[in-house]
Amino acid sequence: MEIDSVRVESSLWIGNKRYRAHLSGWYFSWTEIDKRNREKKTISVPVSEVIGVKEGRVEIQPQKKVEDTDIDFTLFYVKRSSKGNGIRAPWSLGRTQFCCPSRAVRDQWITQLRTALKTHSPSRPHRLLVFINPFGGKKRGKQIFHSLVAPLFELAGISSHVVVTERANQARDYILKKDLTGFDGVICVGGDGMFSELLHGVIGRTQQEAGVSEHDLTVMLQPCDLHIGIIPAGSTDCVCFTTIGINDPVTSTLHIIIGDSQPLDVCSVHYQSTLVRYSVSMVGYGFYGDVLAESERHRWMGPLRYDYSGCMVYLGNRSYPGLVQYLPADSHISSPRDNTRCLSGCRVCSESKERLFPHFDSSSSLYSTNVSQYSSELEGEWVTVEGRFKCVSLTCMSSSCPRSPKGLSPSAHLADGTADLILVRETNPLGFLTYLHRHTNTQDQFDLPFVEVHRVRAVRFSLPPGEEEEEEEEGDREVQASAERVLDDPEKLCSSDIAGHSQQHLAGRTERRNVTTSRVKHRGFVCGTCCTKPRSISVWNCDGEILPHTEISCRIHGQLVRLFARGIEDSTMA
Ligand SMILES: CCCCCCCCCCCCC/C=C/[C@@H](O)[C@H](COP(=O)(O)O)NC(=O)CCCCCCCCCCCCCCC
Ligand SMILES: Nc1ncnc2c1ncn2[C@@H]1O[C@H](COP(=O)(O)OP(=O)(O)O)[C@@H](O)[C@H]1O
Ligand SMILES: [Ca+2]
Repeated sequence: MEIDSVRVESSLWIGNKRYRAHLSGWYFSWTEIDKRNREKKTISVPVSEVIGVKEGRVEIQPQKKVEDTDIDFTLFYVKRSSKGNGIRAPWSLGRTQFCCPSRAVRDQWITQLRTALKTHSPSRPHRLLVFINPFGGKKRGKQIFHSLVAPLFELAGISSHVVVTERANQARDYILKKDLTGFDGVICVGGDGMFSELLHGVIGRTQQEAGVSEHDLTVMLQPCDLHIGIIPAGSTDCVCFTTIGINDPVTSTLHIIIGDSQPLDVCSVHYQSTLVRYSVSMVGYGFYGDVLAESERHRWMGPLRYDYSGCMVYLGNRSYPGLVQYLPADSHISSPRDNTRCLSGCRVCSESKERLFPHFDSSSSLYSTNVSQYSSELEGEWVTVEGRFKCVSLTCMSSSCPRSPKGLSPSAHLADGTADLILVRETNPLGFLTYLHRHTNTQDQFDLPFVEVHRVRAVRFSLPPGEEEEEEEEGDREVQASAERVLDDPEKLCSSDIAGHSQQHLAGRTERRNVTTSRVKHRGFVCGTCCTKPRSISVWNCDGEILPHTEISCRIHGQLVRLFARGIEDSTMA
């Protein structure tokens, strides 16, 4: 075996074939040598994609098997599979068993490879805090973790503390309150709702520690260091799909192990002077709000509840009045209709970092918030749009999912500090179906006369007073009476105990408490079961949660959190 400071080289065998293996700089490669000493095909693995190096002949799939020999070692690494159908190719675990001429050579290879791993892949996590939602998606969270994820973590030498949740918000509260010393990241096994718990925990904890008020819409929030990882086991898996390119638990696990890091924009949603929630995928009013409210009543259907509710709400053919104000982003940098896609190493996102953090000190990796406590992000000229809408959606990223592989806004960026605001005005049912259907094919969903899209930094939504006057003229006493009863006690109005149902009424109640009585009278709230008149307000769907307010303000915080991901790898690389 030859070892110099930059290169390690020796002959090795795989089965009965001889190879010349070398480790130089960032790569470990092996080239087959035929009987006449000619070089044949070379396989190269970047050190950053090595998962583990083990003594002996080791297998971990379908189950663990170790043959403890003196002269063998097994290399595990990221293997790119053939391309998936229309989506990026999944990653799997590659494995090669090498046989060395002697034990000394074998031990040297193991030492050299492990040293290279430490040197060339320094940002890998060592200890992780894992939350499993046993009830998410098809209820396979625990099984997915124990059969697919845990063996890979063990192989990579990652230790994990696992919490199987027993109630909603347990993961969020744990992150907000417990000692997190020693953890390099937090992982959720679940869907977008579970991710959202981690997001709120991590952002909240970071602001607490930095002494920053989350409620202040104008403040510059402290970016979060603790990385978040997502093992998809939910219904929509939108955040995972958009940041990795596929919802595959093994692919996600491998990205976590190699310590990939993808910054992500976050939208904070406020009601008056309080923070309501954070969102990374979709804040949607009208159609998507109604679909979510309806789907809560059909949770037992699992992921199918969205399709069923989607059809029901589509058939309801509602539209809602609204006043939307937005602060446009710089149109010279990018546009939602420029036909680009945000892929791994995206130039727009990397160039945004300097703009978003002008005081970032790269030598100490510190964000100096005391230089600019208050952000200039809310300065600029607001644009107002008023009308009746089928839906109003705001998304910080493309929000793609298996149902819609290119997403709500295909050219949106993960980490550019902006979101796309999509306004779909009232139209006929066929027009709206065309809009929805275009999410599933290659046609441009924005190329329709009733759709507009804007790249924005902030948005405000309110109910136009004019519209409410009109409703008043209709003089709907029945709706008025229901609204007043809801104000007194939402439970009295509906005998049904279904969570989403009363939640919807509750949403109406909270809102009414905050508006003038003249408005109160004219907001008929209809649940479809016990109320009879159509309502003129919808609800907001914020990453799969119904918001308790209608008139909200949203602001985008560029690159606020980091995920164990790298964006979507261009499939031509696979
Ligand atoms: C005609 C086919 C139409 C397909 C339209 C697909 C639009 C997809 C846009 C997806 C945006 C997803 C944004 C992410 C939201 C999630 O955070 C959130 C929570 O997810 P979780 O339960 O995993 O925790 N998910 C959601 O709110 C679900 C929204 C799903 C909307 C799907 C609507 C399906 C519509 C089907 C309409 C069919 C009309 C047929 C008429 C005969
Ligand atoms: N043990 C639990 N019991 C009930 N709800 C839970 C539990 N753990 C998490 N949740 C909540 O369940 C909701 C849905 O979970 P999620 O994993 O996103 O699945 P899905 O994609 O199917 O909606 C989340 O909002 C989360 O807060
Ligand atoms: Ca963005």
